[in-house]
Amino acid sequence: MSETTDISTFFPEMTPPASRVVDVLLPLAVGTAYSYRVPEGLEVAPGDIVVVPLGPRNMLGCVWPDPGAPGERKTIDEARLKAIIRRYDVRPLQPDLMALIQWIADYTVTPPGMVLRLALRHDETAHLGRERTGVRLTEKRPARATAARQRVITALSDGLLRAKAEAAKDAGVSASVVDGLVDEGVLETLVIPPEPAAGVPDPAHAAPDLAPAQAEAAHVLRAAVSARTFRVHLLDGVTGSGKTETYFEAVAEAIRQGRQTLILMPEIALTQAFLDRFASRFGVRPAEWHSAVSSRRRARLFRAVADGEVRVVAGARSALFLPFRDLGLVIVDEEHDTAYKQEDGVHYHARDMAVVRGRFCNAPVVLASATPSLETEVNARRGRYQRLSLPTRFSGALVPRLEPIDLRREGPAKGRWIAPRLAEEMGKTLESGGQALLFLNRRGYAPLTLCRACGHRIRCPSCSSWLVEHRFRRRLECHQCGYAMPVPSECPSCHEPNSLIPCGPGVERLQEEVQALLPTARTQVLSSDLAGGVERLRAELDAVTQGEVDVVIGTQLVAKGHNFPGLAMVGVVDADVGLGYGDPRAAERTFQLLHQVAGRAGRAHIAGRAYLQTYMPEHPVMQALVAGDRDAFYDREIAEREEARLPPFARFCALIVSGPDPHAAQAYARALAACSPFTPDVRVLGPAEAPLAMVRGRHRFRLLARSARGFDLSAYVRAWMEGAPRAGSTIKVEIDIDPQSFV
Ligand SMILES: Nc1ncnc2c1ncn2[C@@H]1O[C@H](COP(=O)(O)OP(=O)(O)OP(=O)(O)O)[C@@H](O)[C@H]1O
Ligand SMILES: [Zn+2]
Repeated sequence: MSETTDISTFFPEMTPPASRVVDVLLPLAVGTAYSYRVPEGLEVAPGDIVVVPLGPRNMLGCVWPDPGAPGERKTIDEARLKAIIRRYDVRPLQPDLMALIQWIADYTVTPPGMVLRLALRHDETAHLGRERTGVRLTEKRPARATAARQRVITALSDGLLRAKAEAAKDAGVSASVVDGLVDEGVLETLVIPPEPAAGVPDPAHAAPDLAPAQAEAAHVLRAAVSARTFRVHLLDGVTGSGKTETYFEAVAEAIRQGRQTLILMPEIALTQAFLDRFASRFGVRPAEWHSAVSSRRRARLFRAVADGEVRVVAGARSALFLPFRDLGLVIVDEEHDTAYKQEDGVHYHARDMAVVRGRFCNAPVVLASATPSLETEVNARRGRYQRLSLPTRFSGALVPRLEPIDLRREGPAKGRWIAPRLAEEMGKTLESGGQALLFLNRRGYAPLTLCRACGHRIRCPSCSSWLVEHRFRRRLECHQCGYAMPVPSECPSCHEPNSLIPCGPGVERLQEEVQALLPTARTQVLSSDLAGGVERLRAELDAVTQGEVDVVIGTQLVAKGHNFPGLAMVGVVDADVGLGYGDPRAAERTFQLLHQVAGRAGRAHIAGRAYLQTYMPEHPVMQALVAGDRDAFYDREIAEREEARLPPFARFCALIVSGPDPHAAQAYARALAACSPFTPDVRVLGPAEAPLAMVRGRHRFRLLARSARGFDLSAYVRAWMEGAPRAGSTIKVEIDIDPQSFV
């Protein structure tokens, strides 16, 4: 992204055109906005949300600024255009949001309508125009008073406004009785005033005493908020250093200035504890925005954010597209988290786009992490981002070092996964009243099921992945496509009965082993697929915080930002799991994940310890973790990336060509490669079979385009796609700029 871009480069004219024709961008996968006629008596301007006819149906869209040269319009025959039906009564999208949508569309090589769709999602907008009405008793009495009618009058005699269904229910009558009374004027209908979308946070509610390093960082952030200028700050604090309390001071300043704040979080299961912490600092919870919030509530928030009524939103990456009236601060918590990258539809990285949004609205951006992404670390080292360091834990405790357990020398017996030393340490931890956490990034019981008789391995019928046994649900499941089948009683290949055996551990199997080792311990598995969904997950996380669980067995979900005060010990069961797939980001991911997991231990008043079971203790990632030497890891990784011309020292774009027929998909991928425009700045690699060669019955081939850092790879790919031969209808091309995952 170039430093000089600003809104005016996209939208030279933000004034409404004199013509009675406007462009309306629809939330569809089309390349451009459509022209519509503005009917007599309606005034619309760019940013307005309108309803327009499209084919047989009506659709919501956004009046879009016209980037074309003035006068071009004259060629359009106005009379033949369809007219806008009406304008929605919500505040128009602001220029900075429209600029963001256009920018992301250009950058990710996606039609702008697809990006608009992230801002105008159907399930919210379905509720946008709706007002809730209720009924209330008037002075008038019915001409004909039946018993049912009398019950309604009695039930509503308090004079309060109720929804119609509620009135009928309270009186024990059908809705038609209520309707009859409305028709006669005995009841009047009124709009039910909406409840406030969120409370007003009080910046002075409970200001904490900050540690000196926190105070210093908070000072810089407060100044940045009041300066109202774009700047990116890396809040680089060790795990447990109190990054949250520190950036809350920036939030407090934004509230004082009357401006809005967006806080992005990687994991919605995390938000509960966060909302409570926010409430103890500011007196009320912030507005919460993610897919588990009801669509009615989201519609309400959409409006309230646009009106400026909601001051602080904490949410998942889609909150980036909310129509803030006056955004004054953007925070990305755990900025290194992979969940920020959307891997389908529009392939955008929410952390990077948060930076773009901050720039478009002249607001400071805070990226917080104990293990910054390599991209961010390089930006901080170059001085493009300002680093604010919190070098110690708030509690004064030391960040635990990871102690290696060499599985080649002191591994567990065959068929077991917990080494004797780790088992012993867990026992000691529990005896002294602490909690232990075992980390294994594998859901289910066993990652592979094998026939003892013929060696057959059970794989998904439509993906190139093994089926994972979930013993609790008694099923084999595909983690790619969700396919599930009961565990068969005989081998599907040789039909030998009772011959199937689980291979390797998942968290469920580990729980069994812990129960055998420590029969009195209260154990809990925590993974994203926990039966009972987010609600259950939140309850279990709470139980852990309250000390109601002795041993937590968790996947990567437990590595993210949790603050479990009683947790004294962490054991990483298989530290090697993420390494060695030829993924250029494998070392970075492993380092971040394991460092974060270890960081869950010893956060309050007990000392923390962490162990790492590995077959390769000499691996540089393990060495850096064991030495607690973060800089050594970054130094080495940065040098290697630079040497190998990998991001952030080069840019990549992955093109995934997929189709039901492998030959057709491969042939098209080859044709695409052959027509890539020649320039010495770009190298196109492939096509090669993607590491995940088949997903949902589609065979996948991957092309990678690589360029130097400063090169506009998006423009290159766009030109390439425009000149590409037409693909058959079954073939799909996905464009993934700055790919995070190389599968
Ligand atoms: N100034 C403060 N006053 C009181 N308590 C604080 C203060 N700063 C931090 N804490 C407490 O210290 C603990 C750790 O803080 P926090 O969870 O913000 O750390 P973090 O830097 O976000 O760590 P991680 O990167 O592991 O998520 C929390 O219990 C928090 O409430
Ligand atoms: Zn599958």
